[in-house]
Amino acid sequence: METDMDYERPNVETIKCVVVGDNAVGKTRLICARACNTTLTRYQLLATHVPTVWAIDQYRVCQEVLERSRDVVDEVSVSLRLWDTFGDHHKDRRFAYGRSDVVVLCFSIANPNSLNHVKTMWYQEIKHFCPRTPVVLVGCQLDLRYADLEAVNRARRPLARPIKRGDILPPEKGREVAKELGIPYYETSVFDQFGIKDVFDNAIRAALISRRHLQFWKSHLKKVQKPLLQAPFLPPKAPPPVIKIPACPSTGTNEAACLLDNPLCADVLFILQDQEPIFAHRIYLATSSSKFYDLFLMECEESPSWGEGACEKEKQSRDLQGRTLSVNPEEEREEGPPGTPQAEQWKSSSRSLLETLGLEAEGSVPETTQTLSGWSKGFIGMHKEMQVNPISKRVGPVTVVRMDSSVQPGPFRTLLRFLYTGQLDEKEKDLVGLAQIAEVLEMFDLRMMVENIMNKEAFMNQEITKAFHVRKANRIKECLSKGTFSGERGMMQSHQYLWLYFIKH
Ligand SMILES: Nc1nc2c(ncn2[C@@H]2O[C@H](COP(=O)(O)OP(=O)(O)OP(=O)(O)O)[C@@H](O)[C@H]2O)c(=O)[nH]1
Repeated sequence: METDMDYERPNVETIKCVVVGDNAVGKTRLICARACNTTLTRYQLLATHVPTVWAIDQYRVCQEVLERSRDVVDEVSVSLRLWDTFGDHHKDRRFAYGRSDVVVLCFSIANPNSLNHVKTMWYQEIKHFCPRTPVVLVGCQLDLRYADLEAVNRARRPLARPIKRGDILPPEKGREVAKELGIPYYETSVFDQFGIKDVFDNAIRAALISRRHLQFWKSHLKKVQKPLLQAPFLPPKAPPPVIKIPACPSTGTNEAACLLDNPLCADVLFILQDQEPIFAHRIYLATSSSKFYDLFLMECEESPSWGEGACEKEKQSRDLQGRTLSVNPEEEREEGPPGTPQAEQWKSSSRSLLETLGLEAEGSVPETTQTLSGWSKGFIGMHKEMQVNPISKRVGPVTVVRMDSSVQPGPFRTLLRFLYTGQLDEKEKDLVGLAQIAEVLEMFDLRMMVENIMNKEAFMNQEITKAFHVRKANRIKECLSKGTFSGERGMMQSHQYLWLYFIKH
């Protein structure tokens, strides 16, 4: 046990600081934060309140507490002795007040009554028992001003009165009362470890100044300042905003496949059987199949002239974009060929817009058409057109690829789905048609998958799918590093999907 020598040490000012205030405003926690350096989690803080008084004996029995009582304020060595008290109004605290050097008067910023009692009860009691002792007003539990009160109430003891938002006092309320009483004002949070040093350093200052008046011969007190103003509390940073990336409309298959059914940012339009439109994304096709890679590369190389004229038309069409939104697909539906509702909508809205713009109408052969029949089986030709995207309603350049009559819409859709996902459904009905089209378009991995299913060896397709993704990832890397297919605006859009794919795989 340590003998408390501070009272006898020369030039060490021992200061008795009495802490008072209503029940449960946070007196004991504040004292412990200074005397014992206890840091508690919010849960510990909220879940435990035992009406207690921190024993002054701690300075005698605990070496650490004694050491922490020592401090230097304005070049004066001090030993701060904190006295905890009961919050019940009717309790007799005269023993605590006796020979006090400063009183720290606490209320809770989440309990307006505790602030009312500062004026109506506490200040009067202090002035009654120790009229000349300086007083410091402290608003405790400052963190509750910024806390999620619902969570706080849930964590509090079951019988504790819930804290309402309307209970929370702004700093001005505390300052007003302090001003009225002519005493300094501070705010603290044990949870945020804020203001604890401010309160006790300035309580020490108040005590030392009062002592200097009485003991004017103590020259080492001459540098003591009046209690200082407290720097404002900086509320904790708001949590970063939750950024929600809009989900791709899901059709039950994976996200890549659903892009086929909802052709957002599509930049390729296949025309099958002279009438059936199917929309797709060049970057998906080019990175999953050498055939399409060559096709679109050829387009880039052979029609650089598309750039200027198209850009001009694109500009015009962007000016007219507002109009596209008012296009009613229902009005023209009966004119169009049968197809998916998306396709119908795309066709009718595109046609009326293109007419308005005086651009190439569907069906007419544009000047820039590239003939593909000599290049590969299955293809007729390819050209560029401005089209309205049925999902985004934006106008943009689209590569229209006409396929010959050997390409049937059903198997072709399945083939495209494979190019987007690398997968083939074992229950696919038209395996023969799919095998034919895979053969025609030289998609040999797809051809192999079909054969595996026919031979009841579909389990082997997993390996093909894996290899497909590796190949695709490599091609994506290559395209990104060389900037292949990224020169035009429409292509840039489809690159967004490429990134999505890349991140996923
Ligand atoms: N959120 C928050 N809660 C606090 C803070 N300080 C104290 N509390 C909580 O307030 C309640 C009362 O704290 P005490 O320090 O025991 O209050 P007291 O004024 O000593 O109470 P009595 O002993 O009854 O007079 C406890 O549940 C503490 O956890 C604080 O800074 N922030």
